[in-house]
Amino acid sequence: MATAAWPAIFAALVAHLITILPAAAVSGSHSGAGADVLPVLSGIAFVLVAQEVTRAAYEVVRWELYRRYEEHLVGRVIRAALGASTLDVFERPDLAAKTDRAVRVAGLEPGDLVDGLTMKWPLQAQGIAAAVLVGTVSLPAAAILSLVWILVGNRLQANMRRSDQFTWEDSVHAASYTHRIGLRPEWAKEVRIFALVGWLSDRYGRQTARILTQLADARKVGQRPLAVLLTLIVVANAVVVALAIRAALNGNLGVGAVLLLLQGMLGMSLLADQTGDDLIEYGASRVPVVLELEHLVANQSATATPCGTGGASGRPRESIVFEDVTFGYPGAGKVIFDRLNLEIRAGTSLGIVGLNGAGKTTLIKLLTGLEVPQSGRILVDGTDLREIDQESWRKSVAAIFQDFVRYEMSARDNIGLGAVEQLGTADIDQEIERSATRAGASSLLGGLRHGLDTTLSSRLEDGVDLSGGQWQRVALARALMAVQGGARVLVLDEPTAQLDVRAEADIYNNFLELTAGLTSVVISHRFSTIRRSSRIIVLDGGQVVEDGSHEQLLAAGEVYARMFRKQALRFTSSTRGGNR
Ligand SMILES: Nc1ncnc2c1ncn2[C@@H]1O[C@H](COP(=O)(O)OP(=O)(O)OP(=O)(O)O)[C@@H](O)[C@H]1O
Repeated sequence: MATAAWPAIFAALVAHLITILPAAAVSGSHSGAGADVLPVLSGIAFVLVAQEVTRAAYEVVRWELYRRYEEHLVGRVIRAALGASTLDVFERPDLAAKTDRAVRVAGLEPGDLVDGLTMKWPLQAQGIAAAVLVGTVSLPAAAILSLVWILVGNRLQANMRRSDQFTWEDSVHAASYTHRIGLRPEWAKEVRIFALVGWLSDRYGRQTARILTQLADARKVGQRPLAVLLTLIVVANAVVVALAIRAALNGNLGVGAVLLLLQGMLGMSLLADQTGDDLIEYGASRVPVVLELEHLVANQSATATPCGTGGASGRPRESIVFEDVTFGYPGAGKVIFDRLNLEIRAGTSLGIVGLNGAGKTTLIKLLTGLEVPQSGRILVDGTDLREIDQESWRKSVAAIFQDFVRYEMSARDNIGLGAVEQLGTADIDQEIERSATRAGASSLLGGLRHGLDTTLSSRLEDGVDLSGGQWQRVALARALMAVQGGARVLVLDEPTAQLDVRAEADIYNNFLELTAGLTSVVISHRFSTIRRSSRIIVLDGGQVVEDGSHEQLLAAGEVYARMFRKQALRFTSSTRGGNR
């Protein structure tokens, strides 16, 4: 506010100076009028210095508020999204769009709200100070001009809101997605190989043109009333200026007063200034989106999420049992498991095979508590998973999914995140190296320029990128880190899909050692991987259709045997072909 007041005080002092200067010039500096000049000049100098000091202080406060507000809002989105223990907020069609929007919105500089507020009020204060200046010369002029400027301001605000709503429209989202396809480094190969550049830029151009048309249509609505108000502004200002000139010519108004009036009239346009409102609207519009997400997550947690308190440490000691489990992804309209029954004995290794879409990954999501059955129970040593504390259960389960994360972080973090509480402890590097050795990644780590400190991303300075198979070993090492940290269940979803034959053999020659004492579940389309499991099930149509050891299933000659032979045949014929 102080920053805003200085220009008005400055204008008043200059106007006063102009009024007294002629008298001072005539009578000399020793007269009364001359002596008046000095305090006014000192006042002007003070105002100039004070203006700079308050401007600097204002910038510091503004940035601090901006940062805090942004951190607060982004933090709330992250807490809300991560606070949901199941994946519903990302996967359920009705929630996913809202989560996506809140995450996008939080990334769009919510701190603009602070910028808007810190800009709006000083500008408004300058407008009010200007109106007061005008009021000292003519109260009716100040009242009429204030009214018209405020109406113009409101109209501009309404127009701006109409335009701003497009920020959230699906059409804007779709255009920005198209734009990102072309710019994402991880998609750069495919975009070029399929020669998508021209298609993408055409699509982006069409989508942008559609948005601009929508925007222009929305803006048109408010243009006529605005034009009327602006005409009123011009007329009102012209009338006041004409009246002021007439009063000056009649000797009823001094030069200083006329200057003060003109200065004030110029400043009053700030009453309609919308720059601040624009940013406030932009920044504040994030708040309801974030509140909505928090509300959704709270509702969803209250209705769907298991919220048990039982500990899971050391479990399972006996078994994990799927008892009449029925599950379908909410909103997808399809049942994946219909009264599925399956017992996994603790300390054994289970292999799961099935065609694409049979539900293998879904089964793992249910086992890990990332999804919750619509009916039936999952029992861990006889206790319903819903009664077990989710965090505690997740510490008991180490899992790598097919789409494991490639963290753009150091090799140490990439592996150590499997047992995050151990990161930073004295012997973490030895633990990491132990997991890496078991996952067949020790020579890979040995070859890194900065050892465990090497960043695994070629996009960051001094970083390196890994091949698909090397990444897979790092992910496996991360899961084994979790095992070293106390996990009792090891879930590997396609753990060897990107490994070469030798690397796969290396890992599976040590499979018994890797899984010793653990309950392990391995999903794979590779029979060379799956056959190592002591027990194998075949999933089909949401049911276990075959169950037994590799040998038993081969002997049964049913689905498993057919799938195995097909793969073996393909492998032998391609090997023969390769040898020819
Ligand atoms: N988040 C989701 N929302 C809706 N449907 C889903 C979701 N995830 C998977 N599905 C559907 O559930 C079914 C089972 O998928 P799942 O990923 O469990 O199969 P899978 O056996 O692991 O397949 P694959 O061998 O291809 O990895 C599929 O029909 C799939 O389309």
